[in-house]
Amino acid sequence: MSAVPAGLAAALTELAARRPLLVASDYDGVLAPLVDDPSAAVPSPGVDEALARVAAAEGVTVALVSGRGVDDLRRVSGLAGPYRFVGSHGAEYGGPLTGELAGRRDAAAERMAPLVAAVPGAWLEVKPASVAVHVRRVADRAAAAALLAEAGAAADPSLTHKPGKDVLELAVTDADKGTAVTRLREDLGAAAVVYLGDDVTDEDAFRRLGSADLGVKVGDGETAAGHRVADPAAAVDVLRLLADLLG
Ligand SMILES: O=P(O)(O)OC[C@H]1O[C@H](O[C@H]2O[C@H](CO)[C@@H](O)[C@H](O)[C@H]2O)[C@H](O)[C@@H](O)[C@@H]1O
Repeated sequence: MSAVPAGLAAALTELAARRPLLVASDYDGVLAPLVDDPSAAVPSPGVDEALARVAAAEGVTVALVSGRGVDDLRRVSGLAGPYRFVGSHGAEYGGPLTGELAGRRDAAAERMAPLVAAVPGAWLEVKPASVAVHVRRVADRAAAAALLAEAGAAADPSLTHKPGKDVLELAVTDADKGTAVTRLREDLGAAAVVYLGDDVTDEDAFRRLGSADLGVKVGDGETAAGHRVADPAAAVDVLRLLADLLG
């Protein structure tokens, strides 16, 4: 049975007639359920097919807009359709970064490493334009919260803080998903945008949507999105319904 609320289904039906149409989605927590090991975060069953059907519609562009680096996003997702891949929260727009930000990123990693090493279960992810302090596997939840606070306080003030689910990212650019979605919209001349997201960083994108657009928050939490579904499985239902409407 479809988990698409009636109001959302009606809004999708209206929006499906608009062209050019941009359908953009976050990855972790939307197209892939959250798991302990980021390298094991694979798409939910049905995502690959639904995205391919959406992207096959005339005048429709699918974009994956992730906090992950583009190379990591491609590798972990295995998604290989005619999609726009935007990584590092928008810092990687036209493709992977070529290392120009590596110096500042490495300095941030050096600063965070001893803090992270002191908390069992915590780990540091080094990405093209940021470092991410992960605490999902920290059993002591008070210690996890304390580490995120400590990491934020210890970071170089020039870094951009991007809090997320069991993670604090410290980015060497101020790129965000809102800027990325606006840039995609302009590049494509999109008449309307659909955006699916689940986390704090997706709110930058939701806030950039206008009255002709449609934002879908996946899961709990405050949001600027106009619509909500319960979980990544329901996000697949949204994509399937959109594919049906576009077909
Ligand atoms: O913008 P997204 O595509 O949602 O990426 C955000 C971050 O996702 C990954 O971390 C999150 O998912 C992990 C796998 O499910 C989970 O273990 C972790 O707790 C989450 O924060 C990824 O590791 C980060 O680099 C992304 O920025």
